[in-house]
Amino acid sequence: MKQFSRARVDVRRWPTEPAALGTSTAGPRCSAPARPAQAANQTGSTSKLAGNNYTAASSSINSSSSSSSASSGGDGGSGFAAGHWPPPLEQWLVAHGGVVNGVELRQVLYPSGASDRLLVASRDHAAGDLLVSVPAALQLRYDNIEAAAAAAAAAGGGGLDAAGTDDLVAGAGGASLGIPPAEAAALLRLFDEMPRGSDTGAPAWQFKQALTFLYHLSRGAASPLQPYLAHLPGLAPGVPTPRVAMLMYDDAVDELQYGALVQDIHNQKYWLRHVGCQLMPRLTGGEAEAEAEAEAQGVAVGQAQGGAKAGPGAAAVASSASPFGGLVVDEELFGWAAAVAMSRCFGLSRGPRPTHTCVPLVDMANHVAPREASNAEIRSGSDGHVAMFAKKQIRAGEEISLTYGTHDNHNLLLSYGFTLQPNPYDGFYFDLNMETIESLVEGQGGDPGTGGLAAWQRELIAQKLGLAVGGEGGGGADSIRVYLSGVTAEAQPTAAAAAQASAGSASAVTDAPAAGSSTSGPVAAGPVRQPVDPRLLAALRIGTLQDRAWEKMLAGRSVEQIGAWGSLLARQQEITIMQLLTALASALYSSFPTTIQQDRQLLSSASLDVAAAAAAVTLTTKSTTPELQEAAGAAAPPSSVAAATSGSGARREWPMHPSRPGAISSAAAAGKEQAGSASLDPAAAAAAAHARDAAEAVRFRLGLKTTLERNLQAVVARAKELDSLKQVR
Ligand SMILES: C[S@@+](CC[C@H](N)C(=O)[O-])C[C@H]1O[C@@H](n2cnc3c(N)ncnc32)[C@H](O)[C@@H]1O
Repeated sequence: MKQFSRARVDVRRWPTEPAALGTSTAGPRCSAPARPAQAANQTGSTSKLAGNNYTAASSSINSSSSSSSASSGGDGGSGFAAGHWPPPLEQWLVAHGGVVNGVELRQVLYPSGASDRLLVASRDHAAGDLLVSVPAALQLRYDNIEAAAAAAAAAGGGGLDAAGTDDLVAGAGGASLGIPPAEAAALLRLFDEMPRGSDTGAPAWQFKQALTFLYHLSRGAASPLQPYLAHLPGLAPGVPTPRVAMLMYDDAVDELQYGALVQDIHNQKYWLRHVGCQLMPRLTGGEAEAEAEAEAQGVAVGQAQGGAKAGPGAAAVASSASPFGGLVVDEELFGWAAAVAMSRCFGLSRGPRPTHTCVPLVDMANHVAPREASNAEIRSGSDGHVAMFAKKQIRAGEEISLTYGTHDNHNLLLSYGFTLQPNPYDGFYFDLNMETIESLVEGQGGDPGTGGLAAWQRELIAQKLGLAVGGEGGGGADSIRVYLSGVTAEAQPTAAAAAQASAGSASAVTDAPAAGSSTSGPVAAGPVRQPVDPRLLAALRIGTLQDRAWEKMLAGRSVEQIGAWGSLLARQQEITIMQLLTALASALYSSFPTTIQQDRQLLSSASLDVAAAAAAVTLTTKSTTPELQEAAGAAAPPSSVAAATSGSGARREWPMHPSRPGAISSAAAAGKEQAGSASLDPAAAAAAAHARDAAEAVRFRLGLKTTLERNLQAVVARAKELDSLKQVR
């Protein structure tokens, strides 16, 4: 029996409808990215960014390496030399050493016009049954690239530092993917160019994984993963790229009405543009190509590109250093790759090194919450394979679902492009600092003169919450992000359980391998567990004490103990605190420009727009089935094509591309019948994406307001309960 450890579905990712970026109202496509401005200090806004900042990579790419020849798999490693293309994922996995046990992939079409795919049990399963198992070599993961480069270095061929590479070589499937060492080394150098996660200082995993997707895509038939790629959103017909928040239209982003999220989205948009518009074109030869093209047409575009200008011959240099065989990566394609990476990769935190992986078929399972609602879970083996097991009994025909994590809607939108209504993990987050606490307890505090906070209270609060006492210096934070939630009375834990759960969540967050989280920062936002964040409740309990006699006793308690929902110091004081919280939730609710009722109305009309726009896409889509596209220059695997232009001058194309869902322009497809390809009308596709963004924005803010409404109900109910107890006595 192999050693299993639990796999964690990582929260932190990002999304795409590639066309959206090009037509974003943010400005001209690929103009120089503006630094993200502070979001308007509206509802829930933050005074500073949380954990998903990136800093630019410092090193520059080594342009002296050249792309080596890849061995062509001929049939793309699919094992399906003739017949249906792409092969069904289940069959492809089994043909290559995977296990698929009573599970099938289904495509569904909703009345709204949206289509989705899901995993379904094709027979009954008992708890503990193995459903799917995928070896490391069939997974798309950046550590496979790192392993291939490290193996080459260890063999003395790659010029890389071989120290500490044993675990990578043992734990991943680089060698069996047939990745040429020089290409792995070139890709590794690109990894190093990527923006760094503010929490890890290492190149952000989302970008590394996006580059890995693009690498396999560029290899065409030479990549054994090509059949998997053909099933991905954006490339498979009828399955649009998820609209992760950074790809949303700017007007829809504004409609979210939640400063903390708006700010995170602006940050991600900034970095997407930086990499997609500046770094990638420069590093893959696109900038020089664009300049040459513009020069030929007598148009100067250098300014519009915004980045460092490439010198003469830069295209040749960049393409020789690029692992993409001369193919140019632009913002649209990078946005697609980043969105796919963010929305379907799992974080593996317990292996030899934390990493991320996209696991064919397993990544088709949808998300449900809370955790008890899902019927399957994922575990990873010490040899890098990832397996999905039944957590409970599953009946034939039932959807197989996972819980990606304890994500609030803020995280879901950033990483996956959807929200859950209702979402038991949702919370209304805002920044709490000493001034806010002072204003909340005004008139109730322990300072006999002002009714504000006495010095001892300020110090105790600062110590318990990790805040700076006077707003500056002293080692504490200026502010911490806290939540109000809609957790129901039945779900509220006891004081002891709350304290324990809170400690557990903190370690889970710090264990996360992900860079670029949306809410983790110096003080990470853990999953919502009670109606009021224990740190906020602790601050109010300390801040409304009139008697210093409590100080000593509270000093010995943890913030989770002081702020546990189920405990209290004195009944009348607790009633007062509930009143303060009622005023707080009301004030936060009133800061939204629209009401719940108005949003419900807007959502119903936005849903009609979504359905109409989806219908327009269907009507304007030209089906090219079963015609194969035999684009000139695309027939050979990328590594055999040294540059973007062939000798005859014909531009080489990406073997598959999100602008041509379902189409494959590769020799690998010869003799195979395609399942279908579609030529999308860009205007109709953009309108559909825009409509979906607008609806999701309203759905998101409606969810937040509902959370605040439930929070108010919980707080008022507790106040009444305490009051009635007081009267009985
Ligand atoms: C890991 S993939 C799951 C497979 C996906 N349904 C597909 O067809 O490729 C995650 C994506 O599925 C969709 N998704 C998953 N769970 C969802 C849910 N509960 N509601 C709406 N969309 C969901 C979102 O588009 C998300 O980005």
